[in-house]
Amino acid sequence: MTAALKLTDLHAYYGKSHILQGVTLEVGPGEIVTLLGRNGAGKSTTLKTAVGLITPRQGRVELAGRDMTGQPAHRIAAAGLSLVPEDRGIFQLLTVEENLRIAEKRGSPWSLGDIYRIFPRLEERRKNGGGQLSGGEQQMLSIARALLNGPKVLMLDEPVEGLAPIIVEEIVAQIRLIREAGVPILLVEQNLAVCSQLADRHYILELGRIVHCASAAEFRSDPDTIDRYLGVKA
Ligand SMILES: Nc1ncnc2c1ncn2[C@@H]1O[C@H](COP(=O)(O)OP(=O)(O)OP(=O)(O)O)[C@@H](O)[C@H]1O
Repeated sequence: MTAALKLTDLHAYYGKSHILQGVTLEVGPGEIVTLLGRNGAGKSTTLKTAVGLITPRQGRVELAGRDMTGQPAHRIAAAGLSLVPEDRGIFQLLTVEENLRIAEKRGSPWSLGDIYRIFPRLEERRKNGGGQLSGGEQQMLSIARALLNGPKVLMLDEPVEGLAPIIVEEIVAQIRLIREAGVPILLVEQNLAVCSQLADRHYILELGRIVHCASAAEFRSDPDTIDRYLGVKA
């Protein structure tokens, strides 16, 4: 079966620093896959390279079988690879609903009604300014904006970082609903409990290379590997 997203032997640099040293991973249709690794391993760089914000020196990016390597970021976004970055990128001075309206796209299977069903808080807050939202609500708004684009694959960079446990639970449930709607997800997240609750498979990145790949069950039953690569007791 054709992967929803396939990265093959990606190499990327910041200046002379060789950050990605051959990243190979794939996300299957309907899957949630995590990309784990210590700080500085290259997780965010992998996501940025996949969406064309960084041009890879070598390797290949395929979206649903279509070669997107070297395409500019706007083309890759239009083809359906959406990144929700760590810094959230919402318009602070627009209301929630305005933020959503400008993200709507003709031909997208996602309507504002679909979004409000997954994120009822956004409907409650629809007349509030983006800048008045809590951190969790901003995160929801930014995921919602990416969905309206009708992504073939959604990439989330640390969606629950710094959020209160009760909001984390809400966002975990929302990510599940998004997957149930058929959107495959590549998740970068430091919160291992969240990763274990959501993911079908896990990749571990170390110094710009994938050093381990495991199914959810293998991962849970192998705390030594988790400790070795991530330095945490699972
Ligand atoms: N704009 C940049 N210019 C130069 N080096 C950078 C830049 N952004 C990141 N780096 C370096 O690239 C490496 C990988 O960074 P990246 O942000 O991809 O790691 P990460 O795994 O996402 O870590 P974190 O969890 O800390 O965000 C790090 O050594 C980082 O210092």
